[in-house]
Amino acid sequence: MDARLPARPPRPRARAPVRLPFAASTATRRAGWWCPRDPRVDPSGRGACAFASPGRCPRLAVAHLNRSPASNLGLHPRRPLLPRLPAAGTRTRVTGDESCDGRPLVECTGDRSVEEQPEHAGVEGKALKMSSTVPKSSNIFWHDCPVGKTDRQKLLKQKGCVVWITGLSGSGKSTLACTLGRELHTRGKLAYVLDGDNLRHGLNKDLGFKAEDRAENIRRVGEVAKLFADAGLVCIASLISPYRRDRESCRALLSDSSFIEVFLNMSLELCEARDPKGLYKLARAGKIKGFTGIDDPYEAPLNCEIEIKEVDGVCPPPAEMAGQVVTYLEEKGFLHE
Ligand SMILES: Nc1ncnc2c1ncn2[C@@H]1O[C@H](COP(=O)(O)OS(=O)(=O)O)[C@@H](OP(=O)(O)O)[C@H]1O
Ligand SMILES: Nc1ncnc2c1ncn2[C@@H]1O[C@H](COP(=O)(O)OP(=O)(O)O)[C@@H](O)[C@H]1O
Repeated sequence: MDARLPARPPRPRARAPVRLPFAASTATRRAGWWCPRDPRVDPSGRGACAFASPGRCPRLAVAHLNRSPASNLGLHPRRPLLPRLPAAGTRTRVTGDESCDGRPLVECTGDRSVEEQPEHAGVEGKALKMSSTVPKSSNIFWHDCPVGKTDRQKLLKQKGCVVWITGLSGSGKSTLACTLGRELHTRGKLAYVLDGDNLRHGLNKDLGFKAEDRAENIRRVGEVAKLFADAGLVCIASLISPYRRDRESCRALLSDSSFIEVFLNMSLELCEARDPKGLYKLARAGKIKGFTGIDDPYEAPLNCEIEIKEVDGVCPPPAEMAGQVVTYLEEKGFLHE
């Protein structure tokens, strides 16, 4: 060897790809492998999008492809969801546990695009960013416990589920949640309320109201709600949850029948007239930016289980609204073993 030549650094050894840590679907099988810092994917070791051709897979779109790849990249077996992906013909791949801004990186080599899934295009004109739920470590395992959901449901004589209440600020979400919680309690059923406003004092106190913060807010509450349902409780989540895609992601966490979406379909006029916290007034005065219904969108559900509407500008009383939900839970067997 010529001594004047600098020694060539040893080539990084390619690690064998490991299988994606979520349920396989056609898309999963097609799209691939999870290769933490796989030098074939990421020779820089910095989490760059090595395979992407710039025009088709802009780095930002990659680094900020942001929810669970299982749901966002069309990998979820039941409800494929896609955010703003690169053009059709490219393919997707999760490349590792690091990215340019600390988020797991998704390699765009996929073959589906937003255009092919218009119902999942997200909020018009807004590129939603969400924190990924890709585990940061590959060395994690699921540990099963001997007492399961069925045992807990037997004990409680009820079935775990999530009642997800969505609607504008002031539409009556908290009122319905509390009335329903009280009604179930009276009937000897264990329920727990996860209220958006309340959770923002603790679990979600680091989040604001930008689209990506709202998405992360909903994602966290969805995961917590799922745990409560698994514990056998009727979990009542009341959040504006303005974006359809985020609510659908929560739905996808549960078996189809145990996610009960309740839409409080009250007009903006009614909510604004109520304005119990004076927030609409502030939003109209431009003192709050990005207020839902004023200068931030609310996407009404397309297929919710229960819709509660005002009639001629009048909203049904809280007990009636709660009664409607209780009847549904009764009929679907959630209030029995
Ligand atoms: N910009 C903006 N937009 C909407 N709402 C705002 C905003 N800023 C503060 N608030 C107050 O926050 C409450 C909504 O919190 P959520 O966690 O339910 O919101 S979201 O689901 O993440 O959109 C909401 O409570 P509710 O009125 O009970 O809905 C408001 O009190
Ligand atoms: N069914 C209802 N009928 C009349 N007023 C209601 C009803 N539900 C809620 N309200 C009133 O509307 C206001 C907003 O209700 P709230 O539950 O705080 O809404 P949200 O949680 O959606 O912001 C409160 O002043 C509440 O008392």
